[in-house]
Amino acid sequence: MTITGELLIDGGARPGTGGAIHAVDPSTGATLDVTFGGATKADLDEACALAAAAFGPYRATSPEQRAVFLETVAAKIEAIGDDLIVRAMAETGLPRARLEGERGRTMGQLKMFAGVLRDGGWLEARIDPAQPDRKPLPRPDLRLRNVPLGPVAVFGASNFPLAFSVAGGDTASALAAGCPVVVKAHPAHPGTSELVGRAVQEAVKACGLPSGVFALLHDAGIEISQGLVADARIKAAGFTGSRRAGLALTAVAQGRPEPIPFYAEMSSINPVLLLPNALKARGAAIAPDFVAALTQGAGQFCTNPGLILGIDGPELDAFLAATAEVIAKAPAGQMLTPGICKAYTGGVKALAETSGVTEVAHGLEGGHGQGRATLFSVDAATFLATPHLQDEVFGAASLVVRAQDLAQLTQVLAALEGQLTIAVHMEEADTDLARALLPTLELKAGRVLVNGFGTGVEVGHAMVHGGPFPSTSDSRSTSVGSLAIFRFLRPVSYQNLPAALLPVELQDANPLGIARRVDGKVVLA
Ligand SMILES: NC(=O)c1ccc[n+]([C@@H]2O[C@H](COP(=O)([O-])OP(=O)(O)OC[C@H]3O[C@@H](n4cnc5c(N)ncnc54)[C@H](O)[C@@H]3O)[C@@H](O)[C@H]2O)c1
Ligand SMILES: O=CCCC(=O)C(=O)O
Repeated sequence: MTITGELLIDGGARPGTGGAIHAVDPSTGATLDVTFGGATKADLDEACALAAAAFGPYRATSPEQRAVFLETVAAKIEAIGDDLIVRAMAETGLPRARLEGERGRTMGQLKMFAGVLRDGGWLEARIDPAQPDRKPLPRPDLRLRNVPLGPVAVFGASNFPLAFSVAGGDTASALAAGCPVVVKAHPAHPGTSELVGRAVQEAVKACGLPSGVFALLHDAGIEISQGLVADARIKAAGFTGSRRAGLALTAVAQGRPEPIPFYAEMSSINPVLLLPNALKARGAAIAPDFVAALTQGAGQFCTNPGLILGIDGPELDAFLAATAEVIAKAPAGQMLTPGICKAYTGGVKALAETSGVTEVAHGLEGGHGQGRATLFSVDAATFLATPHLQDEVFGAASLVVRAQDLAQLTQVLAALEGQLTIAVHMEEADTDLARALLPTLELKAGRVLVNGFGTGVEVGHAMVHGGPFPSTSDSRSTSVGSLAIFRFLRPVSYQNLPAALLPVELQDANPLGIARRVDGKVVLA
């Protein structure tokens, strides 16, 4: 498949004339081939108009038709073959194995949503049959199902160029819900975006869907990005990236005459809590696993363990000494873009220069555009008094907070911002303490895990990849897993509709054979 640098609109491709974008090989700084043209306001307008026109026919497709469409997207992505991996490697500096795994995860997500569509649970069909004789008042016939919100804007993330990008979780869940999608490609991997975008376009065509179901835009600045979220025809958006951009776009979404849901996944430092008995029993043994999680993908994971909490003493010292030894041998990792590398170096410098923060260890010096792992420590009182120590440093940096005692550790937990994950390392003897802390932890994070690290998100039905602010802009949802579909749906009640008007999911005969809640009880098909 050839990369042309064009915008993908209306089932075809056209050059963008709104400024030029070039991909850069982050390992050399060299500009890669193909100039990508940014969209103009006219392109944006057309993509949104087509998405709005496609919404009616697209949402009228059956769940089975959309399931086949998602499976076709997965097959078309696979059919791109090695060109996709090679281009993604060049644009992101990520290694082949990681990208091949991510491609599998992307295809798996699409297929998972196909399964979700066939199962019908996403409709949340409910029927409260009429009770005409109920006293003192008769009950009307009430039936409920979910319907899609409308066209959705998706912003591809730099750090997962496949699984969180053009056909990633946001796009898959929106398309599953019945929403057309307009993607704003991440400028760091425009070629990867185009290849995947063309695969989605081919699937749209192969499945006989309206061309406006999918569009891919590049933006040479931020005007088109902001214009996309501001466009009245866009009814929701998904985003993964920085807190700064996430908040800027959330403000656009909320400042519209018709505000819309804006699902931004932004920043999280994913605290790791080392409980006393775990530290005593195996503090040193935790070190290599921690460093592996810290340095995976040069630390460029939103689930990266950026904060370690423990009670000061010889056990914590032993953990630090073991960790320092492993970190000292850790090779530097390739950062995704020169900008992200610069931001990481700046973040590490800011930590190093913060009064009361000491560097415990750093990894090996790296080459062009690489970041080396760095571990810092600070006492809990300083941490509590220095709010910027909770800022995400995107990369392989982590801060160990030494609490004087359990009371201070609890104080630190209570002061934490919202997180995607909190990991607890514990032994059986820590169970009572862990039980006491759990109510705090579950209010702070979308996922609480034991004896592991948050990196490596499982794509499944019980996954939450979300959490309270600032980890996301809306803690009620997830961007990974089947629950993500609910971000792009809303419930509608149908009261006293004649049978001839009822949506198929709510008809008495249940022709789709789906599970429904009838008079409060789940009735399996
Ligand atoms: N927590 C995470 O998962 C995560 C992931 C990627 C990046 N980041 C953070 O973001 C930093 C920059 O990386 P990035 O380029 O991937 O993210 P970014 O937030 O700068 O960009 C994400 C998307 O938003 C757009 N954008 C940026 N600023 C905008 C604005 N003001 N208005 C409208 N659109 C805007 C960009 O063009 C891009 O498409 C990193 O150094 C890191 O701190 C965090
Ligand atoms: O960077 C954000 C997503 C992290 C993730 O999906 C993972 O850790 O697998």
